[in-house]
Amino acid sequence: MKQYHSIINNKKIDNGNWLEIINPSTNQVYAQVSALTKIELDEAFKSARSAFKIWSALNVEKRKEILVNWKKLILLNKEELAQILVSEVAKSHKDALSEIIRTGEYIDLTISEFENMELLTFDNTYNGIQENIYAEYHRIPKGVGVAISPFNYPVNLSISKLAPGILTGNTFVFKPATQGSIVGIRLIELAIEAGIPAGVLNVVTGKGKDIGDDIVKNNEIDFISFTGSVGVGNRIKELASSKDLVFELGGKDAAIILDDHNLENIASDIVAGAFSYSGQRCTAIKRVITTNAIADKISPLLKLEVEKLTVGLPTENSTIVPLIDKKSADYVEELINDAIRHQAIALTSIKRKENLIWPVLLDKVALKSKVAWEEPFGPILPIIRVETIDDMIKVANESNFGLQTTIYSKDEKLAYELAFKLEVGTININRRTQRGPDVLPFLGVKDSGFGVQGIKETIMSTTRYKGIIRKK
Ligand SMILES: NC(=O)C1=CN([C@@H]2O[C@H](COP(=O)(O)OP(=O)(O)OC[C@H]3O[C@@H](n4cnc5c(N)ncnc54)[C@H](OP(=O)(O)O)[C@@H]3O)[C@@H](O)[C@H]2O)C=CC1
Ligand SMILES: O=C(O)[C@H](O)COP(=O)(O)O
Repeated sequence: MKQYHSIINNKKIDNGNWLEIINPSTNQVYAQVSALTKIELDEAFKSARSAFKIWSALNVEKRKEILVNWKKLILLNKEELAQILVSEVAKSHKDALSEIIRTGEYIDLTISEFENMELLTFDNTYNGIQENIYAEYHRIPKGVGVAISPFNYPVNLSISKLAPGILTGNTFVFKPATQGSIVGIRLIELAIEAGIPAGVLNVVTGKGKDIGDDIVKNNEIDFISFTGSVGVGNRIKELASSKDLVFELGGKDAAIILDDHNLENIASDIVAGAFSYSGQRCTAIKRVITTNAIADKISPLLKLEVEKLTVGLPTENSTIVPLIDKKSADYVEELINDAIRHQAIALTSIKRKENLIWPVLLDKVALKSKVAWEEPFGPILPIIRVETIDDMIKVANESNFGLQTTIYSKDEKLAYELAFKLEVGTININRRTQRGPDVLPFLGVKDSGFGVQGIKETIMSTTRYKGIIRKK
């Protein structure tokens, strides 16, 4: 059995405790990763704290050079990393590769955004300043960060926290999702190969429910960046020693269809948005809200598109792949059954084999069914029928989540006006919900999170101002 070690202070940890990583496609043990205890976790924070002094003082050009080397090594090893994603999180091989390539681009963009950031300056000609002074405000690193990432984008959502943070001079204790730990460890091994000094990036593994509290309660923490579920986010908020938090949580992104223009294209866009990686994306379209008349027209088109989806193994590059674990598949099945009990009509066949759930399109979903409100993180798309455009906005806003919404309409002016009525971080007009392009700010409101991710925003959230003012 292959074993992967947590890394603290650039050293492999072997405390004799191991955690099994299950391949979601086979439900068999695939490998083992270290299962750390509080002793090692405290050690990781100590290392990050002492490395901070040296790393933050290092010339930024040197930090940039190491980041570029890291990117090159990630891309050079993309095939191996993709194979790990296939086995560890059942991501299709092609999606795994594109996640890794996107991550390389993310690092490039991080460097260029950082280079383009201007020093904030004021002088006596500035409005409101009467004294004869010159003031400059630098961005300096906050210190020791905790990065906690989810299973669904284990490469991209880890690097998007770590790369801007280390470029600006911070150090990290990085906790990848258990399913996602192997690739997390490999990323840090590659960082070491790229020249990262000891203690700058420490990867700690173990079940979140066992080690999470000890991580977030540690007193060395200056800031936390977390992506994951609302429940875990709430716990971290309650326990964390630092209240400097950026949270990206769940979503219940709606596709609102205002009129019957271009429905064939809309159907294909919605299905791509809802079902890629079996719907295991925070930005997946998780409900369609429209009128009866439009629903009558679009539901057969959606059905046709859903029936084209390939279902199978990640090694076969299927779009619909086994869900991350049996518990997640059970939950999706429960949501389907509950919707049917509430008179929803399944337009596609309902089928399951272990963690693999065939894509399900549910029409006439009642508002009292769970799937109208809860996040399945699986391949189900509910169609909710309402009477008017006002009803569409009302139902969309009744969700506890507020990540993204998409409005499809030939009337872009109306869509633009409605965008301001929707309680979400981002509205897409005539394009499916999605995080990219990565240079854009990415944020959720309500239960979908707080703080903003994105390249520039992560540079900002991992740094603070330091002002220097002198008399002229
Ligand atoms: N808005 C956004 O940007 C995104 C949101 N998400 C959301 O993430 C969820 C799916 O990801 P999933 O990985 O299942 O989410 P989880 O919330 O289960 O886990 C996220 C991370 O938190 C860790 N964790 C678990 N318990 C604790 C704890 N008590 N203290 C500290 N850390 C803990 C997990 O470790 P372990 O795996 O060991 O339990 C994992 O690393 C969905 O709700 C999805 O919407 C996902 C991607 C993007
Ligand atoms: O974790 C997620 O679900 C991602 O942040 C979504 O990214 P995508 O919209 O680019 O797939």
